[in-house]
Amino acid sequence: MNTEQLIEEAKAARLKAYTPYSSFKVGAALLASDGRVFHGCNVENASYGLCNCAERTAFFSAIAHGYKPGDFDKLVVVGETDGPIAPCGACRQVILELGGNALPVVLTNLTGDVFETTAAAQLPNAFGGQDLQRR
Ligand SMILES: O=c1ccn([C@H]2C[C@H](O)[C@@H](CO)O2)c(=O)[nH]1
Ligand SMILES: [Zn+2]
Repeated sequence: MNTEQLIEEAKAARLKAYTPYSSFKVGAALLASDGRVFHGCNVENASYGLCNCAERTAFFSAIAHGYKPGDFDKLVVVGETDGPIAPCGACRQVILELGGNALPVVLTNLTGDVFETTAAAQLPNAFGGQDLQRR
């Protein structure tokens, strides 16, 4: 599946977002190496800190379906931002660990602005599993 198609998948996922508090809907489409696509939307909660972003929903869905870190070829995220959406810090951490350094990440919005980056570029000097090895 190409990037244009993945953007359409992310836009469709975005419409499923549960956002009674922010009304800010975000969608994600995560392409696995075998061609399967996992979708994510943000899911909010009255206890605001429990809100889960679209990016993490997509990765957690893939993991719950048996996929492993490194099984992914591309992540596309779409939000209703002025420019391309910028994932939050929590999502950058999860994208890096489950997607791997080189994972292509395509950030876009409803008006067609696109920023193509990678998981590692989105989180310089990241904390990771390697930092736990010296305990
Ligand atoms: O990249 C982002 C940024 C924000 N949100 C969600 C979290 C919350 O539900 C709402 C406002 O922050 O948007 C995402 O899902 N992804
Ligand atoms: Zn996030």
